[in-house]
Amino acid sequence: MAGKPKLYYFNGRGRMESIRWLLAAAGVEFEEEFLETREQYEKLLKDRFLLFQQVPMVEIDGMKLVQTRAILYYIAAKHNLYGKNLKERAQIDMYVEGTTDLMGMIRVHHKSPPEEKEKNLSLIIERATKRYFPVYEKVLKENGQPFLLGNQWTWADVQLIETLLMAEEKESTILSQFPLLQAFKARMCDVPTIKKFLQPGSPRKPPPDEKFVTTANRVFNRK
Ligand SMILES: N[C@@H](CCC(=O)N[C@@H](CS)C(=O)NCC(=O)O)C(=O)O
Repeated sequence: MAGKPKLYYFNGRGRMESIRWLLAAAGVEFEEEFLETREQYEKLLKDRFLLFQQVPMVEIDGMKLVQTRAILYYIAAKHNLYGKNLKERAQIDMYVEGTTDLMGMIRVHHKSPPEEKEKNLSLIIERATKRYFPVYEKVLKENGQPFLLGNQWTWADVQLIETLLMAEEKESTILSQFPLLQAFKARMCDVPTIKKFLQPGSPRKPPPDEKFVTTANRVFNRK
């Protein structure tokens, strides 16, 4: 039997967090190795296969996978969370890319200098409430089903709940005009594997703090 997947990344959310979410939602236990120093990173480069010398890297099923999207596609397909046919897969891709774009904006906000934080936050709220959330609210309304593609949740739902929670950390009332997304949030948070992941002490990571950013810069600064 294959062992647990092993995740290599910093001790923060960053690009690895969606991978943690997807594995946890699929009910897969995993191990993590955190890179805290340049030596650890050099060792990882030397001992392990890092195709583009970048993390996230995940050892899974005898492979050393890099590139976040490739890792996510593999996990989603393996656990039947990537649609029943090519059309569903295309829909999932569209929904996932939308949430990925919004998450990217939120991540930039974590790292932005203090004088730009307020402006960035206004843009996140504007984009979330005018561009992205109305789409997911409309999908749920039109299909009249509990999840984006019907009555079974998929990878798209996992990314959506991750994004909703991230957005609420920035602005607690951000979902106030979206009743179906609020109900969706409650439903997804009640999925047993997700409920477990959200409990204190789970592998869910806090947002990157100053220490995380400093560590990443120190490890990878090649100037
Ligand atoms: N396209 C890659 C980008 C990975 C990436 O930029 N990783 C950063 C850490 S979040 C890294 O390893 N940077 C070091 C470097 O580029 O040398 C992915 O999505 O996984």
